[in-house]
Amino acid sequence: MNSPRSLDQMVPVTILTGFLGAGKTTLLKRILTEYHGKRIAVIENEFGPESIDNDLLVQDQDEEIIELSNGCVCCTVRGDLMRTLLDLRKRHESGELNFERVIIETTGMANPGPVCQTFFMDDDIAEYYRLDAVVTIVDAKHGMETLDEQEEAQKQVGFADRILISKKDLVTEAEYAALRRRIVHMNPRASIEAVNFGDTDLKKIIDISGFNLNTILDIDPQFLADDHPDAAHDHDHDHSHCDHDHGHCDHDHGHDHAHGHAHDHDHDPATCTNPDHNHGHSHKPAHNDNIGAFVFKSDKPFDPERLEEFLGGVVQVYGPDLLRYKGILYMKGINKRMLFQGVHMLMGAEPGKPWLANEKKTTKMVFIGRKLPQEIFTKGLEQCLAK
Ligand SMILES: Nc1nc2c(ncn2[C@@H]2O[C@H](COP(=O)(O)OP(=O)(O)OP(=O)(O)O)[C@@H](O)[C@H]2O)c(=O)[nH]1
Repeated sequence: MNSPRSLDQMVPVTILTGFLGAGKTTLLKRILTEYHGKRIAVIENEFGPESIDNDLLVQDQDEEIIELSNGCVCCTVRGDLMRTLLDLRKRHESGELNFERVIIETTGMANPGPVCQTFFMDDDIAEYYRLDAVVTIVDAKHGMETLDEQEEAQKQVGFADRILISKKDLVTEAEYAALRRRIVHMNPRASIEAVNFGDTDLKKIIDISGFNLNTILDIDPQFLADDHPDAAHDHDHDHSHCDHDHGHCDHDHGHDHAHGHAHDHDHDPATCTNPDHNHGHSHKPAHNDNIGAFVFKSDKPFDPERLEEFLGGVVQVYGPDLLRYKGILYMKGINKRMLFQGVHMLMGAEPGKPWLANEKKTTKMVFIGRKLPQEIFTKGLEQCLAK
């Protein structure tokens, strides 16, 4: 293979997820039929005996639709995905195929985590493709129930860089608002908007740079403010009052749904005393969600060595449960902000813009994951602050 390409020469990849029937194909079909001047290779993954989506998608000379064999892209056909990406690379390099970007439509049951990791683990893939973002569609009509019952659906929300809510036409404003609130609680980092029968501008789902460290600066600083309506402090969840099992699950890559569900309903609102918790909506309590987020903020600088050691440790222990984490870090002795982000155990950091003389130096970190023990993280991070 040729030498590695620079970031802007790399082929951007969008992972499109959403639970069964959420509206992924509807959205893709719309995108592929509309003129946008972009050549897109679509990798389709269906979970079922027959391939139907392929026939539903309109194909013209601008799109290349590649179907992965049956099974789910996040587990059984992950090897297929790698082979397909490498094959696409070869055909792209030889000029046989002409495309500028790739969209992978996962099955409704897929956990986006392992799919994302594919882009960091194999060198020939990592140097050629740039994972742009995970875009997740949530069905307004069935979303609440699906999130209550399906751990994969929760992960799809937790991993998302952008969330589109479909089928708003089928619910009341109040139902839509409740779902939106719940999603914000689960993943305050992703922007959310409604999409009617897939009618969205391609720009809304591409070039999001969700995996680019620089976009950490896009974390809305207001979102971190205590008085922001969507503030993540609703998740300042005191685990000492909740009977969550904070040990991590090992079924990330599997589709044993019977096993997966065992973790869904073990939060007992009756024993949870956090006043920020809304246990009152008509569905099951929002905090039944295994996926949640919290923010760590400090105006004190981190001791770089201690922080590195701590993060290395928590990532080892909680990696399987850490879906996404990002932050802007204020480090002692470094005149630039450090940008930090990761997916599961894959963690990266790089220097960002220098701090300005009159700027208040501060750290903001967002952790999104499954049943993360916020106290352990918060206390550990506090101990990494320079004395
Ligand atoms: N009312 C309404 N229906 C929608 C909307 N978006 C999609 N649908 C319908 O929802 C159904 C499922 O949509 P699909 O696009 O096939 O969903 P999918 O996520 O690809 O489904 P799977 O491939 O089975 O996971 C179809 O009948 C769509 O027409 C919407 O905004 N409003």
